Formats: sequence, structure tokens, C-alpha cells
Amino acid sequence: MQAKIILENFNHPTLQKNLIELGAVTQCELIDHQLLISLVMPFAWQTGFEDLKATVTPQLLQLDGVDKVNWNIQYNIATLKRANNHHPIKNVKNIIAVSSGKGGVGKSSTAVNLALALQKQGAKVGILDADIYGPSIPTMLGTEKEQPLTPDNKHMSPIMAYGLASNSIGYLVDADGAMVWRGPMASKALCQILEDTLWPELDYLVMDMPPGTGDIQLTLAQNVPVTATVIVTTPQDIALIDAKKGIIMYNKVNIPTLGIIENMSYHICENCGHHEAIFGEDGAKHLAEKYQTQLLGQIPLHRLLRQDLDSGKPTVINHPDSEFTQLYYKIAAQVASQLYWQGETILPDISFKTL
Ligand SMILES: Nc1ncnc2c1ncn2[C@@H]1O[C@H](COP(=O)(O)OP(=O)(O)OP(=O)(O)O)[C@@H](O)[C@H]1O
Repeated sequence: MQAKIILENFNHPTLQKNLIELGAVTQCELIDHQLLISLVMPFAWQTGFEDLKATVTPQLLQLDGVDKVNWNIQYNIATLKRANNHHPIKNVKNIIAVSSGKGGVGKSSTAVNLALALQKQGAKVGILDADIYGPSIPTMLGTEKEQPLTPDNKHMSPIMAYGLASNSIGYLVDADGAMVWRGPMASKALCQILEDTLWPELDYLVMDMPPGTGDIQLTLAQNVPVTATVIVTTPQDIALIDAKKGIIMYNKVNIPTLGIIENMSYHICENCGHHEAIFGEDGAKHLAEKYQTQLLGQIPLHRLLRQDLDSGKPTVINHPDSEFTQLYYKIAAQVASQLYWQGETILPDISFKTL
């Protein structure tokens, strides 16, 4: 049928096989001059779907007998093989660790906007703030006054914010208390929070890792059932050197690096809109090339991004139509698709880590 050929010919940066080959098209039928097309996608793909509709609908309407095209998409997000074959966490399909070699590069800001953007891409998403040195996710989600309830005195219910299930060391201890934890104590506590949270069914759990490449990060990376990591850096040499250390550390513990997100890539002048590369140019691109990974996206330095986070309403929520939100959507589409294409689909989980 010609409609199938049109679907087969659709190319998109997030697709490495066409939709027919991928087995994503579950219905393509002409009924009463209406073409019904249904897709089931194994990764979050809402912007891809919008692009598909915009590109392909006019072509389909040219076919004989087609007066209308009726589109439908559903998700059955794949569970991908975890690094080091760790046992999974109950209800969590995939864990994406957001890491940075250096502190203050915008790892938490990126993690929270990425989690929200993945959700807008059609996935069920949670976020775990494992940044013991500065648990900032509760502030960024506007939930800093909340505390998880424990229905059975053993497990914690996550705090819900904008549809994300969240938990943070910041809900449980004050920042000063957490800072003095020694390495083994900190990583043990973090693993416990991950395991003791009653996560709802999640396609992706974004984990905001503590910055750095020391013992805590290493122990965490080795013990958490991570699917892959994403490294956040600025284009500045001193951040790139640490980002490189991060890639090497994850390589050592067999955790795949999906790619690099460059934050504060350029400054946008609020008066004239001029883009200025105040921290240098192309640093993350070169780093990605050198380590055979990819640049997943670039986020500018802009006051709005900071203000939105400070007010507890990340830009993806507070300014959904902004150019920044579009950038996060694009990054989320890249992260979800790369995770799928670089990973190995496994069967849904039957055994869980003992709690
Ligand atoms: N692209 C950006 N534009 C403007 N402000 C930003 C941007 N990215 C991050 N910020 C601001 O920079 C500060 C540090 O960001 P963030 O807490 O995300 O960094 P981090 O790498 O997680 O830090 P830490 O090392 O403490 O974990 C925050 O105030 C945040 O609002």
C-alpha cells in the first residue's frame, strides 16, 4: 500500500531504522476515506511524531480516496540492558545518570529540565536528586518544604511535582547535615533512597549525580543499576578537563556515556539578542569527537533559566513556548532515542533488588 511506502520513507534524526522496519506502525488502514494510522513507539518520541504528522500528512492526502488522516501514538517504552547487569529497581525501566566532572556547571538545572522534557516527549518520568553536596532539585521543583511520607515506616512515597515523581536527600536532611557525610556513608544512603522509594511505574528515572569523579561517584556508579550516563559541561577548558575525567570513570565501570550536553554554551544579550561565546566555543563538540560520543545539545546562559529555577518553576514548565524549552525538547528526544538505539532491549523485569 502506498501509505506504508510514504511512512517507510520518513527520515528523522531520532530514527536509525524506518518506522516500518522498527515495527512501530500497528495500523495503517483506509476506512470510509479516513486513513487510520497508529504507532507504538519504544522510546519517548512526541516531537518526532509532530514532525512526522507535519511532513507526511500532505503526502498522504494526495493518495486516491484519502480525505482525512487520523493519527494515534502510544508508547511501550523499552527496558534496556543495565550496566553490569545489575538487578533493577522496582517499577523503574531505565535510569539515566546526569553527571558532571566539575561542580556548578548546571548539572541539576539540566537534569530537572531534561526530566520534564522527557515527560513532554510522552514518557513516565521520575527524578532522584543524589547530589549530596548541594541537593537543589527540591528548590528547583518548588517542593523544598515537603517531606516524603512513609506509609509503612520503611518505604517513602516520592514527592510529586509537575507530574514528576521526585526524591532527594534534601527532603530528608538539611544541606549542612549531608555535606559532612563521608564517602561510604553517603553512597550507602543514596542507594537506600533509590531502593526505598515507592516509585510509580517509570520509563525513565533521571538521577542527578553528585559532581566530581571521586570515591562517592565511583561507588555510586558501580552500585546503581544505571542504563547510561549523560555528561554536562560548560565549554570552558577547566570544565572540559573534568568532563573528560567523568567519561573515563564511566568507561572504567562499564557504564555507557550517551553523550554530552553543553550548558552555558553562549550568552544571549537581553538587549540586542547577540550570541556571545563567553566560555569558549566548540569545546564539548571536540570532547565528544575525541571520545566517540556525541554532543546531545547546547543550552545558552540566560537569566530566564536561572530565574525560573529559583522560583521553583523550571523553564520547560514556566515558559513552555520559549526557545529554551524547544532546546530541552530536542535534547530529550536525542537522549531517549540514543538510549534506545545504543542499548539492548531486555524483557520486562521479573526479579527486583531485595529491599
Ligand atoms: N544555562 C543557564 N543559564 C543561566 N543560569 C544557569 C544556567 N544553568 C545553570 N544556571 C544557574 O547556575 C547555578 C548552578 O546551577 P546548578 O545548580 O544546576 O549546577 P550544578 O552543576 O548542579 O551544581 P553542583 O555542582 O552544586 O551540583 C544555578 O543558580 C542555576 O540556576
